[in-house]
Amino acid sequence: METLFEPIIDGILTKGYGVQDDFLLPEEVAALASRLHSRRAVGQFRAAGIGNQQVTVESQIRGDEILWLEEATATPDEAAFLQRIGEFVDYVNRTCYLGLRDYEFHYALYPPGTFYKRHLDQFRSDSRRKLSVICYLNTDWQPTDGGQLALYVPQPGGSEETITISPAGGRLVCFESGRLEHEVLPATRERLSVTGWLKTA
Ligand SMILES: O=C(O)CCC(=O)C(=O)O
Ligand SMILES: [Fe+2]
Repeated sequence: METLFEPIIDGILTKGYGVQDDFLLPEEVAALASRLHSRRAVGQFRAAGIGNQQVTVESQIRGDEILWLEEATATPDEAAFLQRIGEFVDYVNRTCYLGLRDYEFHYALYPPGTFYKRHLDQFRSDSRRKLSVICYLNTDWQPTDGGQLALYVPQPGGSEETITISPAGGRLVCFESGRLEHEVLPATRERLSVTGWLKTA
């Protein structure tokens, strides 16, 4: 596992974000995607909101539907995912002294044409979110499908570099929640992920 985790942290420290392909195996991606679909089919998903105090649904800002994962109701494949995240948290705490204590994750489904405009993941009123983690659950994603994650990486001297990352199944992206602005571009097909935050107490 360490071999999966180290390049992620290395990427964050050297360029502001980490990307790790095959964080999840194809069979794990398929199991979580199928679980996502079955949970959505029974009405467990909700339109995602904005803010953490008065949450409002703003489809001009974000168009995804989400479901929070809970340890208590997790299926074995979901529990295995959360356990892998827990191991990543332990690794980060051993190597970076961020003092992570907790994590929260939700499934996200972006229907075709939906997006999430440029934003920062930290709430003004709550700075416990330290690292943002996104893991994609899409099979055979093509460049023409769109749906890239755009990262706006500040450069020395004040300029900014835009990095675009395709939401390929099994790929994990991680960055500092309070630092890196980012955006989800619209896709021509359904776009699936499990997204979360590693938090301090
Ligand atoms: O799905 C992605 O690539 C990013 C999602 C995101 O920015 C968020 O949920 O805050
Ligand atoms: Fe975000």
